[in-house]
Amino acid sequence: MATLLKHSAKYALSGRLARLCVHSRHGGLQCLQPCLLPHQRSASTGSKILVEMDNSTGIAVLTMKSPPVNSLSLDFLTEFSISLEKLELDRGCRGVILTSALPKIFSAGLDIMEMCGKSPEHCGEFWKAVQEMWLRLYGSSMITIAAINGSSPAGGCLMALACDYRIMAENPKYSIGLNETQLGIVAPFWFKDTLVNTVGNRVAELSLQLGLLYSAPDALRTGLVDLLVPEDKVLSTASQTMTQWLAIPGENAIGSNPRVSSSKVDLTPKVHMVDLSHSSESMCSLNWIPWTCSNRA
Ligand SMILES: CCCCCCCC/C=C\CC(=O)SCCNC(=O)CCNC(=O)[C@H](O)C(C)(C)COP(=O)(O)OP(=O)(O)OC[C@H]1O[C@@H](n2cnc3c(N)ncnc32)[C@H](O)[C@@H]1OP(=O)(O)O
Repeated sequence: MATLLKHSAKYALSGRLARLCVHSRHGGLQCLQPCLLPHQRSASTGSKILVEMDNSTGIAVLTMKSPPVNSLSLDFLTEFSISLEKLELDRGCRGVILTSALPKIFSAGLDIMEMCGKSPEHCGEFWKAVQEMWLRLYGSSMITIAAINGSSPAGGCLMALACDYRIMAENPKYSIGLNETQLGIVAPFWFKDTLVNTVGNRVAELSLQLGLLYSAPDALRTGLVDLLVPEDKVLSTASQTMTQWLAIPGENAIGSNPRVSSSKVDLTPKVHMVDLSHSSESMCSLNWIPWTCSNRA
């Protein structure tokens, strides 16, 4: 099943990319202008994400650059999914490093303003975009490494969890975790599953019930991140780690589907979580989201 999903992810999404472009409110791909095309490197930048591809290594760096806090707005999520899909379709790209251009912040998670007093239709569209981001990242056939160079609460933590490996700056002021319950929200089950896959049942249970945000050292202790390094080494360590991972036989391994690498194990949850737009509609109409309630009061 995992192989099948990865295969379809890599080779059957071009139509979807086209749809995303059409649906993108601010022109989608049109804003992803090529700006540097020397021999082995290329870069494209949208308003919120910079993609730099090194064709000699097959490694792309996807840098979030949406001040003040890289919050996951609908526009951000759309640009993110398009960027990742373009890399997915590029046979030369084998690994993606996800990082932030902003000081102190990886991502603040879902953009709160997208959920304040919006229509059920908007909430549905937004929520689908959140799922799309997760599907693309978690289901990617490329190796994905999060270079976490700042705080990463809630949806920001989810992004990191959806990657294969997490390297965080060893700054004790930075925190990471699924803190939804602290905000009066129950984390959806696929947030939970992603956390359980990484830290195990008991740590995930405590983390979610208490909405814990872990300092960088505690995140390492619980297994939420895999490695801490000095802040100025986060990206270079991610590149070195990526090189090691890419040296592992994947596409050519005996028993593997030759067209699909083997970075993920069980993608079954994806099949079950695809369309939650109805639940997000009812969340909105029931004023279930706390900041929506206070906004409407
Ligand atoms: C259809 C809907 C379905 C809903 C289902 C929900 C299920 C999933 C639930 C939740 C997932 C989420 O991701 S919810 C978002 C949770 N995020 C947070 O709790 C983070 C909140 N922010 C912070 O903790 C801090 O801002 C920070 C640590 C990220 C940075 O701290 P710092 O001190 O450096 O900066 P400020 O706090 O002063 O913030 C600067 C600036 O950014 C704005 N901001 C911060 N976070 C968000 C955000 N998530 N969305 C939008 N805007 C954000 C903040 O308001 C400040 O703005 P101003 O300068 O204009 O005041």
